Amino acid sequence: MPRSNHYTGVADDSGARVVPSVQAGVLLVNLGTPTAPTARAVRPYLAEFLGDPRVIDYPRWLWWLILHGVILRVRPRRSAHAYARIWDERGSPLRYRSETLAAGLQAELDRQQPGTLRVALAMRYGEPSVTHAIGQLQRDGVRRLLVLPLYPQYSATSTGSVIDAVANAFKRLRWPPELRFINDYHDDPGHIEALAAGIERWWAAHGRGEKLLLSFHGIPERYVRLGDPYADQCRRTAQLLRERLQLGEHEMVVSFQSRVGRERWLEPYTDATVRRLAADGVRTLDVACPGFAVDCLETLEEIAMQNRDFFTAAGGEALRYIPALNDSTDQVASLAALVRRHLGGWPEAAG
Ligand SMILES: C=CC1=C(C)c2cc3[nH]c(cc4nc(cc5[nH]c(cc1n2)c(C)c5CCC(=O)O)C(CCC(=O)O)=C4C)c(C)c3C=C
Ligand SMILES: [Fe+2]
Ligand SMILES: [Fe+2]
Repeated sequence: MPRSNHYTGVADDSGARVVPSVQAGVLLVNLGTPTAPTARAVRPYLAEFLGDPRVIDYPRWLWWLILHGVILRVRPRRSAHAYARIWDERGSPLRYRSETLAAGLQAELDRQQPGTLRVALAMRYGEPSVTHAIGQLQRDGVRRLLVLPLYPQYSATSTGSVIDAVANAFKRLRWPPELRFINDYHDDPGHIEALAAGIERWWAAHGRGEKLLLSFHGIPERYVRLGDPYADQCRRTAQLLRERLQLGEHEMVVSFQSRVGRERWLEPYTDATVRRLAADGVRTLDVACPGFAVDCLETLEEIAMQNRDFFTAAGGEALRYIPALNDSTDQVASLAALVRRHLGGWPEAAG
């Protein structure tokens, strides 16, 4: 049995160095999710998430007092209630759908070129941590690492925070692997094609609503003014998708969801938009969320339940949520092509 540790690399039982067949690793990173839909399990998850200065950049001591003194006394119970609505026998959708996507990507890369690329999954908050996953890849013999955060659009609050986590993990390694990072894939033609094909397939099965709303996760508007490219990348994804679907300007609407706190976030807000569309006479509204690689609380509860209720309460008949790409062959194929392209120049790129 080969044995290894972070510092010595890989050795066999006689101490001789062995060259493992797997040399490159692909680390998928998603946000993370609580371990159970209970206030007790949600609290440490929110503490880690909302304590990240990339997510909330207020002065540390002031924010620590507000977070621990106020927010973590109230929000865990509310969030747990929302999580309970989407939790099923497999657990948190974000977790198990990220896992099946990672398994699908591994199978596809193996099919193209057996045994040369190792896919692992990490969560930015909670488990398995980025540090744990990188340590495991290194023990498996990985000497070149490609990191792919499952966020098509770059934001300092999401992708930037994954960069921090990888940097922190590398600080603990005596001999870190060579590193590459996919910062975003918001305009990748394969990704746009996968999104369009997913929406078209859903329309073929369910018919087409009167309008298509694309809802992206929001961030504070101030972050964009400070240089975060997120809003531009969301709008670019939306424009490319509209062109590919051959929709007129008025057939598609873009909005931003999930505002937290008192600051202005990116507008228009999704909840106000669905109410306005209902008031304007739209009866069937289709909603897709191209910023989420897999379905999670934000799509299954906030869009498909909360915003559906806002829409019908305002006079609409049906808000129909079009699922994320999840582990579909379209998404697996587009991510596999993206990975292959970013491996360019490494021996594992062939295949
Ligand atoms: C308060 C600040 C927040 C910022 C900024 C933010 C940006 C951001 N988030 C995602 C993706 C996801 N967020 C999810 C849940 C979630 N997000 C926030 C807050 C901010 N997000 C909170 C407090 C929560 C927890 C739930 C709640 O209490 O409302 C999730 C879902 C996780 C799951 O378990 O299913 C995702 C995914 C992105 C992409 C992003 C910036 C672009
Ligand atoms: Fe979020
Ligand atoms: Fe939300």
